[in-house]
Amino acid sequence: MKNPRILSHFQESAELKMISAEVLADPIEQAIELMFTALSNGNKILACGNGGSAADCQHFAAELVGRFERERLPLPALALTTDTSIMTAVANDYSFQEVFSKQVQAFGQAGDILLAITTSGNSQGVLNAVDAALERDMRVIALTGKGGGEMRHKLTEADVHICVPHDRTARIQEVHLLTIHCMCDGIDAALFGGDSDE
Ligand SMILES: O=C(CO)[C@@H](O)[C@H](O)[C@H](O)[C@H](O)COP(=O)(O)O
Ligand SMILES: [Zn+2]
Repeated sequence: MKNPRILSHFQESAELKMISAEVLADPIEQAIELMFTALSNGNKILACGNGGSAADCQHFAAELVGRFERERLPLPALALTTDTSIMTAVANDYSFQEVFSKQVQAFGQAGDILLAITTSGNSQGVLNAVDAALERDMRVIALTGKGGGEMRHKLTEADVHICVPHDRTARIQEVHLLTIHCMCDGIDAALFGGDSDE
């Protein structure tokens, strides 16, 4: 007899992925177009989030600077979740809620993209980073869940909101990671066309 708790996680995650494919395919495609345009114009992508979403930011940046499934030149993506000196200095001297927004103010330029990941849509540090991005004419791609939270009220028509239709953080994150892989694949397909080298 298989462990029912383990089976339940897989079942719930698989069902949510199928529902999300229908609901999120269009905004994911819009996000890919936004990213490809920015990268083609010589702009970069900054990424921020907390906890598991910080890991997703680093995962995304690694697949752009390194590679996803195809050999190509490095693409400019930066996770704002890795420099402990910056983060502890800003948290200590100002507030933890500014650790991402100050980095957006330091590194972000018009035309760059902020990938803002928050499963609740309510993490203040991520919301503050969105404000900083919009103030300097960057575009925002937000990955959320739980109805989108406060993030819903931050974005403009020119931004993209990918909101996973679920209330459980772990399930939302599992769809966020699949979304990130769709983005990486979509960027490579736009650059090279066709299928991966695999
Ligand atoms: O990964 C998990 C839960 O699966 C946690 O580490 C989770 O990321 C943290 O609780 C975050 O602080 C949640 O923040 P957010 O996704 O609501 O912005
Ligand atoms: Zn997690």
